[in-house]
Amino acid sequence: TQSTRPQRLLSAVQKNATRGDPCSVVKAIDQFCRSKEWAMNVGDEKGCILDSVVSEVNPTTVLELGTYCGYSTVRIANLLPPHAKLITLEFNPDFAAIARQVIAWSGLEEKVQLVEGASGDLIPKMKEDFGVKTFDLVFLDHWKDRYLPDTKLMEACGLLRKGSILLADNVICPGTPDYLEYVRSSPRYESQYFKSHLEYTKVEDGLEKSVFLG
Ligand SMILES: C[C@H](C[C@H]1O[C@@H](n2cnc3c(N)ncnc32)[C@H](O)[C@@H]1O)NC(=O)c1cc(-c2ccc(F)cc2)cc(O)c1O
Ligand SMILES: [Mg+2]
Repeated sequence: TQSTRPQRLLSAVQKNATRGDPCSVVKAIDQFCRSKEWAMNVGDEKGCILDSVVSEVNPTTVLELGTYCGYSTVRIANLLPPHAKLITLEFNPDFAAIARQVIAWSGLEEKVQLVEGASGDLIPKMKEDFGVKTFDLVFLDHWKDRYLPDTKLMEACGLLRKGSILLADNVICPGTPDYLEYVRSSPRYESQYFKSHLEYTKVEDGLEKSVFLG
């Protein structure tokens, strides 16, 4: 039977990256996506902006919405201090299965909890089932029309505290107009746009960083 793109991406990691070396896993995926097949990872250019925000926030608890193959999961987890935790939510079981193997190859499984399911169902369970108080950083990279409802859901569930950072991918391409409008006009957020490009292309895209003011 035909392999899927995520399966081919995982094979490229297992072939070209060193077990236990997160940087080599990230490089192998970027090389695969540039030279073989485009895939919807945040990529190397926006990935550097992600890295700088993660390093600046130095979070203890991180939530990622939309794991896909685990590329940004590995980038974020690689920068976390000891005992910090990254919870990543993935709706598609096939993608989740690939991501688990990519995360394992990088050797970062101790810092990552991948949960299969829809963000809308799982966010209300974060406190009770996952022992989370609040998130220091949230990386939004799932269905683009879920960014706004899930942000409002996180507010309602008390998962954001004064100073929590929301970092959203794809705010230009594919675009998240309702989310952008909300975080840029709400008095409860201070927002900043980091202009970049759609992964592995010259198309404009960017990340929106929003601080929750409480
Ligand atoms: C949405 C996907 C990423 C993943 O998110 C999971 N997911 C979804 N909804 C939920 C949920 N509600 N809860 C948990 N997981 C969830 C899914 O299964 C995918 O694995 N990302 C994208 O579609 C995406 C697309 C593009 C893109 C840009 C230009 C083009 F011409 C074509 C595609 C670029 C990007 O950078 C993306 O990130
Ligand atoms: Mg994305």
